Amino acid sequence: MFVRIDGKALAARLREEIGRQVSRLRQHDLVTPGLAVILVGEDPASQVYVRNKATQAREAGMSSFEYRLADSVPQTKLLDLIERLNRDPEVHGILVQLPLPPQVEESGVIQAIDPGKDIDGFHPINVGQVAIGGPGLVPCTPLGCLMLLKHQLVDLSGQHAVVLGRSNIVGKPMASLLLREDCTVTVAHSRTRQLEDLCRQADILVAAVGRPQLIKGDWIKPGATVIDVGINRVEAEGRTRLVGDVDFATASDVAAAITPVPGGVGPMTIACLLLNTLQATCHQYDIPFPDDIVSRAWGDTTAEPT
Ligand SMILES: Nc1nc2c(c(=O)[nH]1)N[C@@H](CN(C=O)c1ccc(C(=O)N[C@@H](CCC(=O)O)C(=O)O)cc1)CN2
Repeated sequence: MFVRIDGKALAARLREEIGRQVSRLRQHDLVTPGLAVILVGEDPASQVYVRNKATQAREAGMSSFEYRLADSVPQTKLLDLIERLNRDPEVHGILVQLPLPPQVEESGVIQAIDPGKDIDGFHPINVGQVAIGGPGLVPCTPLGCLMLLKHQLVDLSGQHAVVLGRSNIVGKPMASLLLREDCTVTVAHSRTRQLEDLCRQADILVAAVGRPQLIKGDWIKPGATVIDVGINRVEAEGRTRLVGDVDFATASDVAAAITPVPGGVGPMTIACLLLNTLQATCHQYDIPFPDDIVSRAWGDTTAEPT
């Protein structure tokens, strides 16, 4: 039976549970988790994501601090702000929305964030921890993908996972997380040969290439689980529509389960950001972090059949 993996509903339940944990911290006068979001420039999609992050942080009972800087901001000014936030005791998580304008060097900005407050999990220390299977903050999109996969499949061990895309924020950390789960992992990219044949060997296919509806039904192994990370805006009949990297209509005839776009991985990215903020706060205050928070949020329910 085909399953449309409802990331929107699962993310809402996870945010509710995070909210319960935040109110527990506040009731005991321990701490109110604080999230600082920095937006440079006026990219319309980034503005929406930043607004949603701030709104959902407040809805979960966190403090939200937003900083909007001009597109032309010099790198030094951005680094000064990060340095101030690193020292601010009210701020437990910091993120700089990507992409950044060309005059700002992304890696220098990421490395300026205190690794303990790096709730995006992009700092080399957190990247290294994820790669060696150690503790640390895990990038939100791959973390959300893994949660959706575990909700769908329960045991990932021994499955052949093909990750399409090798970006630092999705493809590479996704591969590390799947290896941790004992998957056999293949990372494919624009230079990979016989891409279609490779995809057809995947029990788990994670598509993060940013190419609208590239992956058709006949690229997919029957019964595979497909996670679509793509968020592509396409023009159709005079309107802008959001589509993934997977052609949902043809893929749903073959796959056992797929995340839709919108309503799949995207909402999980922001829920995981709040989870990382809670985790970073607990760590900074030496408060035990409730590791079972996802199972508490989702209970024993299995994915809804369509
Ligand atoms: N600092 C960061 N920058 C960026 C990240 C990130 O994790 N950290 N990821 C993406 C953008 N992103 C979060 O920032 C993000 C993208 C999409 C969604 C989402 O909920 N998408 C909805 C559709 C929303 C729409 O209409 O556009 C969905 O898929 O249902 C959330 C967060 C790049 N930058």
